[in-house]
Amino acid sequence: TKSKAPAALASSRQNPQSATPTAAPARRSPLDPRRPAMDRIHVTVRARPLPPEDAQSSPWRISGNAVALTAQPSIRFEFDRIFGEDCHTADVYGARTKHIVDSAVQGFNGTVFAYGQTNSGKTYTMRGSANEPGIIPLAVHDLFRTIQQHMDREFLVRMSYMEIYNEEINDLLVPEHRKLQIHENYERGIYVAGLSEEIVTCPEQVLKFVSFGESHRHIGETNMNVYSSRSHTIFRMVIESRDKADDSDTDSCDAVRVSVLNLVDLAGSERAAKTGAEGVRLKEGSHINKSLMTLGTVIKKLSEGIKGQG
Ligand SMILES: Nc1ncnc2c1ncn2[C@@H]1O[C@H](COP(=O)(O)OP(=O)(O)OP(=O)(O)O)[C@@H](O)[C@H]1O
Repeated sequence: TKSKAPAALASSRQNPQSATPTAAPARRSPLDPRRPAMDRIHVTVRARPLPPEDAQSSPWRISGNAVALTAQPSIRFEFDRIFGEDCHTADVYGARTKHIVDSAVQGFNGTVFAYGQTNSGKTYTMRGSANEPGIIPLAVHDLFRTIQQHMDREFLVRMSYMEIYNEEINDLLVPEHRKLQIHENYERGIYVAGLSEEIVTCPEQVLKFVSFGESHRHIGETNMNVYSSRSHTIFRMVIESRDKADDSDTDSCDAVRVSVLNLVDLAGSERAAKTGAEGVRLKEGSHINKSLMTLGTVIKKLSEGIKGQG
C-alpha cells in the first residue's frame, strides 16, 4: 500500500529556541480514519545553552512546556514538549523521533523538521557532532536496527539528499545536478526530477553519503553564526518492504509497503539588522524568510484541510 504524504505544522513564530516540529505517521489508522492532522503533529522545543550575558538579557523564560515573557507572563506559547538546555540530542530523539522511524519501517510516512531562528541549534540537533550524534545519524542507525527485527519482510532502502538554496533545488549527492525541477504525475505524485537515489544497505554507507552531501551544502558566515546554513536540506529515505512469504499468487494488499522518512534541517529565520547581512547574504536571507513563511502557511492549510473536509 502506498502511503500518503505527511503533514506537519511549522509555526513561523520566533523564539530563542529551536523548535523541532515532528509529523507522526501519515498513513491514517483504519480505526480512526478521520483523526485530524493536527493530532498527528507535535512541536518540540529544544533550548540551547546561551552565554551567561545572553541568558541574562533574554526576555523569555521556560516554564513547564511553555515559553513566556518574563516581564509579561500572560504572553506565553505552549508546545507539546520543551527540553531544557541540559538535555541531550538522544533525549530529543527518543521522545519524539524514534517512533516515527519505527513507523516508517512499518510503512508509514514521517517527517521531522528542525525550525528556528539562525544560531538556535538546528544543525547541531539534526546533524550533531562526533561527541553528540544528531537526529539524522541516530535515526539511520535505528532504522537499520529496526529493519533487522522484521525477519518476515525483505527491505530495499534508498536515500537522497537535496538542498533548497535561493529557491533552487540542488542534489547534494551529485553536486553537478543543480536547479532541479519539481514535477507531478499519477504514478509518483510530486517528485524532484533528476534527483539521484542511492540504494543503501547499512548506516555507515548512508552516513558517508550524508557527509559527502554536507560538504556541498551552502554555508555562510553571518554576525550571528560563523557556520550559518544558507539552504534548507531534505534528507530522505524511501523504505520499501515485501512480505517474504508472499509468493505473488496471494492477493494481499499489504504485501508491498513503501514509506518515506524525511529529516529536514531548515535554514534559520533571521533579521537582516542582527545578522549583518548584505549583498549575497541579504539575498539568501530574504529567500530563507520568505520560504519559511510559505512553509508555515502550507502546513497550516494542510492541517486545517482535514477538518474542512470532515
Ligand atoms: N544544544 C547545544 N549545545 C551546545 N552547543 C550548541 C547547542 N546547540 C547549538 N550549539 C552551538 O551553537 C552554534 C549554532 O548552532 P547551529 O549552527 O546548529 O545553529 P542553526 O540553528 O543551525 O543556525 P543557522 O540557521 O544559522 O544555520 C554552533 O556553534 C553549535 O555548536
